[in-house]
Amino acid sequence: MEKPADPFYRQLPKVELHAHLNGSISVTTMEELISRKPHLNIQHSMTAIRKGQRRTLDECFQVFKVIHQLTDTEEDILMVAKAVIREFAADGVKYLELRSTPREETHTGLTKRRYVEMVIEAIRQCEQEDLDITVRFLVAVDRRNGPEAAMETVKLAEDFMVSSDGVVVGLDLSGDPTVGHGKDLLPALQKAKNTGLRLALHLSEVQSQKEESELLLGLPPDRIGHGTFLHPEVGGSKSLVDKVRERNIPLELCLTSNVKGQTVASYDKHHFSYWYQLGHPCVLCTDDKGVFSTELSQEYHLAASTFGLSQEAVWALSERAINCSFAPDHLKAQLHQRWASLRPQVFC
Ligand SMILES: CC(C)=CCNc1ncnc2c1ncn2[C@@H]1O[C@H](COP(=O)(O)O)[C@@H](O)[C@H]1O
Ligand SMILES: [Zn+2]
Repeated sequence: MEKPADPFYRQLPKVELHAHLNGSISVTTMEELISRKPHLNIQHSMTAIRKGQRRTLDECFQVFKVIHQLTDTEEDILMVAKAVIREFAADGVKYLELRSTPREETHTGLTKRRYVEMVIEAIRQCEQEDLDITVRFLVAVDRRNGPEAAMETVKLAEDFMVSSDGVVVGLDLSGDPTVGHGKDLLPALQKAKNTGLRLALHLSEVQSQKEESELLLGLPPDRIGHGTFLHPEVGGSKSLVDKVRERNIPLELCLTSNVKGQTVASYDKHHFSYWYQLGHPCVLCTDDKGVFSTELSQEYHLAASTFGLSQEAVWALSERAINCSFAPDHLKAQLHQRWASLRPQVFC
């Protein structure tokens, strides 16, 4: 965190729908992981991008390789997942959809199934604490690993959708957008959708993915991550925008991630303004709060100061995010009630 968030933004009840577990590890937790594995010789400067710093997309993805070395056992996954959930709760997040890529690490015996079990166990353990946050899980497919791994992950996600008592609600497609093509992953994504997993897909995160985005929008996904290059002004197309609008597919927008990853030149150039002005459902998210040294309250603050949003507009933005979640209707209704009951103390 670079500067303490204004109390309004911290107290504002928030929904976080786009948070990658290993990208969300805080400084404190990272230091704990580093001290557990001194032989790796990793410094904290290798796992986070600080204020004013930027990295190419390629360099950002190298950061995840470093972090993954630090989280390669069942205990690590359980520990980081609990810490991340507590931190989101402390930042005023009332509903969190965490996402993570099940990973096998042969040298420690970590399997993809145990990986998912550890995240679910962390969610369960946090439910026993007095945290005031509801957490759901999206199983992530890393596009770099190709169609077979994608299908394997989808099957795993389907198993847990049935056995996790509603904790696993969907599937994410992420990973380096410059690697692989979405058409190869279409069968796996279609299968997931057919079995009832909700789809949150990283789409048009980089330029020249028009063809892939057209294809994936045909599924259609239930939410879009980033969508930075969908609109014609940045090399996308009217057809892509029309599809997103006709199907009313919410966008998960991560301001700091895009600025620090250099897919967006500056905060004021962020495509939030394009979609927000259209009245399209937009949800502010952190993406990787650890890697990008941010918090969700800070992202709301940045959006408000950059685009001149009133406190009322910020409130509406955070409440509308409930409807974009993959929570069942009764939980959405409970969250709306929660917003109503918290309103007097936030606007006092
Ligand atoms: C590099 C950059 C600008 C990052 C932000 N944009 C991203 N785009 C696509 N996939 C991502 C991004 N951030 C995190 N991920 C995915 O999330 C993983 C880390 O979290 P986890 O291991 O799934 O728990 C990464 O390895 C990657 O597969
Ligand atoms: Zn992401």
